[in-house]
Amino acid sequence: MNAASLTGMTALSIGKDIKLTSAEELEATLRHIGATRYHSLHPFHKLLHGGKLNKGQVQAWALNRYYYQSTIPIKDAVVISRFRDRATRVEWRHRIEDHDGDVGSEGGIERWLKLTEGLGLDTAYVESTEGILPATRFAVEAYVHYCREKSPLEAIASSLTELFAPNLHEERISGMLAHYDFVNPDIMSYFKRRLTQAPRDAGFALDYVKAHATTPEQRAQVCNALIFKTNVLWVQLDALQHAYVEGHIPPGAFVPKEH
Ligand SMILES: O=C(O)c1cc(C(=O)O)c2c(n1)C(=O)C(=O)c1cc(C(=O)O)[nH]c1-2
Repeated sequence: MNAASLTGMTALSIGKDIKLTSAEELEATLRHIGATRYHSLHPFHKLLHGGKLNKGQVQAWALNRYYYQSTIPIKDAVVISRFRDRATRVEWRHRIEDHDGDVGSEGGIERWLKLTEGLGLDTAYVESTEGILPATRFAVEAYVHYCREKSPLEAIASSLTELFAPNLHEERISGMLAHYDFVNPDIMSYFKRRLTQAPRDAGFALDYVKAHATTPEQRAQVCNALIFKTNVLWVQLDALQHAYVEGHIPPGAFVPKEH
């Protein structure tokens, strides 16, 4: 397989003419999808990490992303519910703890709330999710539905965007600390923690799909799950860009006080 054979890839899926005949070809295609479609390439991220947004726009991003973060453990509970196989459930369940925490130990959602609080947002308002963009809600819900309705293999494959997250998190930590005086290392602790969590999770998911997608059809399904997920992430940033950079805030959505 080479780059030319990937021309059968549309915005929504790879075509039937792409036949991946080995686990290595599958991995190469997944990495190509990440390199060309991951939301690290989105213009909103370039603005965020390059210090080009004002505080209100950064608040809008963190507020909306809270909905994604707080839905991830619900999504992961759905993924677990798809498996009769105990070993897979046991492997997957630490993801829920990573986000929800445990009695007496902080999880990712609390660390995300440190970020929104540090940015000056009221925690009850953030948790209510009242101010998020409709597109954020639709995209995130689509991810949960996908994991419920598609095959267990596709449910696992849809998490593979995490393969590409650590580089983005590194860029975010250094970019935001360098450019915004309202950001400090303490409120960025969520991302620091993900730098060790995400590679473990992504490694498991990648090994899983390489071992369990044994036909060209299944390998195409895995690729299409990743494409679907890159779209889930991309449209959330499209919506932020439209509302808070271009100034078309939909009725009822968060209106920043600080510019
Ligand atoms: O900041 C990001 O760009 C980013 C992206 C992703 C991703 O690629 O899905 C995740 C996260 N962060 C993240 O923090 C996280 O916990 C996470 C879980 C998952 C997943 O699909 O199960 N993706 C992501």
